[in-house]
Amino acid sequence: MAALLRRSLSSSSARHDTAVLPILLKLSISLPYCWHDSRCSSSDSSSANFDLTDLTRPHMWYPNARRKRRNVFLHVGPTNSGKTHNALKQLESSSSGIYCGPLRLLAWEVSRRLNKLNVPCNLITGQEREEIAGAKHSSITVEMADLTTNYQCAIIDEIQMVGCRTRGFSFTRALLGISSDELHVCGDPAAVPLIQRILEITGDVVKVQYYERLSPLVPLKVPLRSFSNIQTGDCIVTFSRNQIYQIKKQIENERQHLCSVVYGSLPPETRTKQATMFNDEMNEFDVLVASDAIGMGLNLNISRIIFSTLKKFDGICTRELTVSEIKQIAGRAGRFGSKFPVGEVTCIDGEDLPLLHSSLRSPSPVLERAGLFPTFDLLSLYSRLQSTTYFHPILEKFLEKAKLSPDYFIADCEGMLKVAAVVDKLPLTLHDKYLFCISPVDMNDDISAQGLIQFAENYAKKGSVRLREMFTPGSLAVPKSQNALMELESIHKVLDLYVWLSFRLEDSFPDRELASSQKEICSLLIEEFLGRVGWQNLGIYKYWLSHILLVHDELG
Ligand SMILES: Nc1ncnc2c1ncn2[C@@H]1O[C@H](COP(=O)(O)OP(=O)(O)OP(=O)(O)O)[C@@H](O)[C@H]1O
Ligand SMILES: [Mg+2]
Repeated sequence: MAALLRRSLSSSSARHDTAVLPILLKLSISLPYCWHDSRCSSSDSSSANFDLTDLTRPHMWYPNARRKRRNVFLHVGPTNSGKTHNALKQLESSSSGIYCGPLRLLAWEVSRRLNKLNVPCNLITGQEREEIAGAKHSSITVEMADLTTNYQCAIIDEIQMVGCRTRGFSFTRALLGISSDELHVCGDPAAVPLIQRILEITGDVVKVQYYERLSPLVPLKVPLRSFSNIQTGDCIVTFSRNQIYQIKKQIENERQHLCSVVYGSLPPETRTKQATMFNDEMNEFDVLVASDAIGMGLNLNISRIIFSTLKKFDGICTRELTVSEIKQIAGRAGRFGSKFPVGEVTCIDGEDLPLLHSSLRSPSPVLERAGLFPTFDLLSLYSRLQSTTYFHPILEKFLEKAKLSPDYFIADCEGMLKVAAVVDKLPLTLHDKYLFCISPVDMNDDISAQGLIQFAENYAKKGSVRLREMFTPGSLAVPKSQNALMELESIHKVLDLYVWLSFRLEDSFPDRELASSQKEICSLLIEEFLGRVGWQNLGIYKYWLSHILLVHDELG
């Protein structure tokens, strides 16, 4: 267990990625984490003026993968076309392997699938470690990809995420860095030219396999207009949390349906439970109200996707959904093998139909560039050259100076810079600061940001962060209002952050078990709230309704 954790954790922070040897030779600096690779050093050390901010050859950061001539299979096609399924078939029959997905829910789904098939499979995400005895396979979130192990088979799912401004670089890292004989890459055809260009220089053998949708997706000509037209199996998509609860309430007020909800800030365990309740035919929660958190790879029993809007706030501004976002979300309807083999898609408002229809007809725009982010090794060396351990100016300056090839863009580091400004005030090492910066904190959420600040301050002051000093177990209660619910979601995020830190600074964050159990309680209380918001007395109401109708019939 310990060995596995050490391996995945060291790889997760990407400390060992870079071919630092040439730089070390030039600068006569030694770092404890560097590895030596003759192929990298001989090619790169020939450069007379090595420029740390030159990121034009990121494939050379990964000597392990470069030692192999990988067979790369691109499984591309529309949603629900069997891409992931076919890649997983290869993984299941391999002697060792790894699945890298964009979401914890997908990683869970895959580890469950493999274990059910008697292929022991670990589950490793930023906040979970489930090690299965004798496992040669792991299902992970892409940030956790271990680039030091050799696999027979690896999968990177939803590869179009390389274009994501914040997380794209982790997909690029996995794509360039996983050391595997076979690499199966699944996703949107829009990513093919970019992936081919990126891998051209690596010497890998790339084959493209195109897929067709396994079940039809029918764009409806009429909008929904009113929630009284909602049917079992419908999923209403909207992008604000408030809207989700308003729509749930409106639908439940009609007294015909109960709604499960899925959105980004719900704890992942709660999201899974809500999705499972909706998928279960025997359950009364037969309608789903969700954000685009359902947009990737999940298999849900949705018959009809109904967009309540085609606009969303993306953290910077309110904008129209892109063609690929619309297709990705719409594609959740009518999953192959589900009880709704034909999917339908429409909007609430008739004005949105032309955009919906044209988007579904259009190919997704071709991806131009993949995300990139300097490794810790590079940033660390750069800080020595700048003679400072202030992380904010180092990162800002590095990003400003960074030189890239046209196939890449530098990741959006706004969130990291916000954290850097906070941790720079504390007496921490550069690596500690870096860890806090890459942690999954939501700096736009006040409680979450406060949690990080307290953790960092206590860690800097005392070297040890005890959860009980900041949080009283037993103080959590079922929320009574939307505001209290939001607060509980934020507390869950803080506890989640504690668990994340506890895997990386084990001795200083010793209360992982307590944090995990309190996280679980948060999820249960949130679920309890979601159940109470729902129309509780559906069974009684149905009985009452049928009784009234019967009496009415008898009265003739
Ligand atoms: N050959 C097959 N036999 C049985 N079930 C299949 C087969 N191919 C796909 N499926 C099932 O169809 C559903 C959709 O497949 P899959 O998840 O692989 O689609 P996808 O193309 O990866 O979709 P997305 O782009 O949404 O991730 C899944 O439930 C999967 O198990
Ligand atoms: Mg898939």
